[in-house]
Amino acid sequence: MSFIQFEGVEREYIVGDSVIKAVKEVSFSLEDKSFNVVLGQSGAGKTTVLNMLGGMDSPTKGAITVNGEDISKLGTRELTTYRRDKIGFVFQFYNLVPNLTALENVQLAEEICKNPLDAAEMLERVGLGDRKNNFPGQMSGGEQQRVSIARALAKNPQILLCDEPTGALDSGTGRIVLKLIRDIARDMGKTVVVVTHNAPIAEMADTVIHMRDGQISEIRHTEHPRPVEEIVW
Ligand SMILES: Nc1ncnc2c1ncn2[C@@H]1O[C@H](COP(=O)(O)OP(=O)(O)OP(=O)(O)O)[C@@H](O)[C@H]1O
Repeated sequence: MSFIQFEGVEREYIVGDSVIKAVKEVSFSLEDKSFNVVLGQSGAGKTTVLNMLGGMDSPTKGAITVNGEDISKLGTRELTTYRRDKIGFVFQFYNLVPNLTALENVQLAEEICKNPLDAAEMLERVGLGDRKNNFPGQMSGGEQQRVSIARALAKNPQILLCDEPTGALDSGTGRIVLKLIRDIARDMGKTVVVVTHNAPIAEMADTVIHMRDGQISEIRHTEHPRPVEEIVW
C-alpha cells in the first residue's frame, strides 16, 4: 500500500438549495518522501483535496489512507491530533502572526506538537538565522514565506502541504522558495504536496495530479523531475 492513498473520494457542499460537488471520484496514490504537485485551474478542487489530506476537511464519500490509517474515519479529536502531529502547512499568504518575531512565530510549533524541532535551527536552515528578531512586517514576502516554511517544518511533520506557496511572489523569489521546500524536504525525508495553478512548477514533481472540474484528468509520474533552477515561469 502507498503512503498516501485516495480511493473514490468525493466532497459535496450544500449551499442553500444546491449541492456543489467540489471533488468527484478522486483516486490516486503517493509514495513516502516524494514531491508531488496538484495542478489545475481555479475551482478545480485542488484546495479541497489538500484540506482533506491535511485533516481540515473530511470527504463525504471514499477513503483517505495515510501510512495505513484511514483518516476519513477519524473523529474531531483524532483529526486534531493527526493535524497537529503529522501535517505541516504552508499557505499562499504566509499566515504569520504580525506581532510575534520570526523566531516566536516558529516557536509556536513547540507549543502545539509532540516532537518539535529547534526553532532557531529551523530558521538557520531556511537562511534566516540573522533575522530571528525581525517582525513579519520588516521582512519581504519571500522571507516571510521562508519563516512559514521553518514553522511548518519545526513541527517535524511527516507531510508538508503547500497551497500556492509562490502565489504571492515574483518568479525568481518563487523559485528560491520552491527550491528550499524541495531541498529541505528531501534532507528531512518529508512527503510534500504542492497545490498550484502554475503548470511549469509541475515539472519539478515526482507525481503530478492534474485536476479539472473536481476530477482528475491526468496523473503523471516522472523518473527524473526537472531541477527547480531550470524551470521558468
Ligand atoms: N466550503 C465550501 N462551501 C461551498 N463550496 C465550496 C466550499 N469549498 C469549496 N467550494 C467549491 O468547490 C469548488 C472547488 O474549490 P477549491 O477551492 O477546492 O478549488 P481550487 O482548485 O483550489 O481553486 P483555487 O485555485 O481558486 O483556490 C469550487 O467551485 C468552490 O466554490
